[in-house]
Amino acid sequence: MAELVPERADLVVLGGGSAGYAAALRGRQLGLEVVLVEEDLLGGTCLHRGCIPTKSLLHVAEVADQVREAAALGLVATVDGVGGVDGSALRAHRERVVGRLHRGLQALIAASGAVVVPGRGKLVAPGAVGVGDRTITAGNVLIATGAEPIVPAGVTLGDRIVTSDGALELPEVPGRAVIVGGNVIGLEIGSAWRSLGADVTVVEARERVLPDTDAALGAAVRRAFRRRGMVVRTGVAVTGVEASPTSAVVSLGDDTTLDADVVLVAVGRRPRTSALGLAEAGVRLLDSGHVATDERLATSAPGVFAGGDLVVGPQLAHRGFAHGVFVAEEIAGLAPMPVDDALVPRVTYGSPEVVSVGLTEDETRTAHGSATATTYDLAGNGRSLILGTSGHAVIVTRPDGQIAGVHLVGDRVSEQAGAALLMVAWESHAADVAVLPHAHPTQSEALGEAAMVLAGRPLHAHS
Ligand SMILES: Cc1cc2nc3c(=O)[nH]c(=O)nc-3n(C[C@H](O)[C@H](O)[C@H](O)COP(=O)(O)OP(=O)(O)OC[C@H]3O[C@@H](n4cnc5c(N)ncnc54)[C@H](O)[C@@H]3O)c2cc1C
Ligand SMILES: NC(=O)c1ccc[n+]([C@@H]2O[C@H](COP(=O)([O-])OP(=O)(O)OC[C@H]3O[C@@H](n4cnc5c(N)ncnc54)[C@H](O)[C@@H]3O)[C@@H](O)[C@H]2O)c1
Repeated sequence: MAELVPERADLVVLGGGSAGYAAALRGRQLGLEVVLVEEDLLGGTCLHRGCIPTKSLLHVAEVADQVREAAALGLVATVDGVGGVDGSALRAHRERVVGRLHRGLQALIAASGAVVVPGRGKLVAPGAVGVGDRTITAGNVLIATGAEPIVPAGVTLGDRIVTSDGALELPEVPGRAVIVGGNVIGLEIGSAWRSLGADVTVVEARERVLPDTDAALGAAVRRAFRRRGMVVRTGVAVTGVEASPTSAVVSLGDDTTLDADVVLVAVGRRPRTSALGLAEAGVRLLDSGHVATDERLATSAPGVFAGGDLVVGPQLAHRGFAHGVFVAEEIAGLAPMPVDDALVPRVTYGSPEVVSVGLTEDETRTAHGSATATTYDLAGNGRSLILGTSGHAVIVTRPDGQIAGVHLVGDRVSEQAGAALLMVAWESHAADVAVLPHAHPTQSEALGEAAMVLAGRPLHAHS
């Protein structure tokens, strides 16, 4: 491979995850010579250890729930409920999905003409990247090495104490699981494990689960989890986790303990910025380890950009894609619009799902002086009743009537994230949405109905 490595490129990208490969693809479309340095597998966390494998697990979990509910819906099954989970078949399903997407991505990158250099890269100087004994000089460099799970001091990972990486490798679903951290990763994997038969306890140090989203969304998730037989403890921190050959013991700040077969540590992900030569090359890092950038993703070193999870903000694959595209266009001189974190949709998967785009009611009030919010209960939405889900949709408007935020909770509402994004990003007013005929029966009608209420012309809602 070494002889194929060019000595010079317009753009060298360090890391072939969501941000890095998007920059490579867009850079090639714009005629840049691109080198992509990746030490592991193209696709990064999202494809191999994140978005895709976890949603594959959650799909199996949803099927298990449906089988369990089948009798109540009038289906006479020969086996009553879910008899068990075949760990290897479950894994095979996930690997089929990931493998197919991985092959597709490799083909896309190859067809683009970007040169992929396998190995660990390092910034040698602002315009130079080292890989093994080679140095590639570059007009511009994008640092996109992502993030990794935080493991608190004193916690030793093993068969019984895992992060999301280890959770996906478990041979079987744990019998009793304790989840440390009640935010996105904890809730998604906890939800899947519950559906697949585990006894699940979630422990969140802050006052509520999903602490960074609208309070009503977290409260709805908590109620749904309780109905599903899960235990949710909030306002108490985990202070220690110890494993023995037969179990794991979790110590809490209120001096109680919990026993588990497996403990999932989901307390956040830290940027992977050490040992990359960044500080030495003049790239300023924040105390948190994130790379300091301006809104155009430029670092303190000339010609060096950063994108994806190592830039402060929501750690999401679609934000990474947007960063990568932005940096390629910036280098090509297209003067693109900076990526606005406020418009990055946030979705938590599981049962129920949560969608949040734009500002909450409180945030709108702070930013614009006042806010109007309408909540439409999914109890009035035919499709949601058919699917057997509860939940709600909220539209928040500013004083001038423009929609500032859209938030939903309920099974399958992730599919409404696109509509929510357009309503906020295209600066719609509730009256614009209220006149549009939303397809019946769909969950999208909940957004149309909420807009109708805000526009003063409710249909399936009490005025
Ligand atoms: C369990 C889990 C579930 C998730 N689910 C979702 C979801 O549903 N939706 C969503 O939007 N986001 C999700 N995320 C977050 C998403 O995976 C990340 O936001 C996204 O992968 C970030 O992209 P990135 O390019 O910044 O980094 P990464 O995808 O982490 O890519 C960085 C790449 O850099 C490589 N690398 C690191 N150092 C070097 C080096 N020195 N030299 C060469 N290569 C290097 C790594 O091998 C890696 O391939 C999830 C994350 C996890 C952990
Ligand atoms: N669907 C998605 O888009 C998706 C899915 C998974 C992950 N992700 C991304 O991955 C990143 C990491 O997710 P995460 O959930 O691990 O981290 P997070 O930082 O979002 O949340 C960690 C949670 O752990 C809690 N916590 C920390 N220490 C604790 C302790 N000692 N005891 C109890 N609780 C404690 C925190 O209060 C916080 O709520 C997120 O930024 C998220 O955006 C996204």
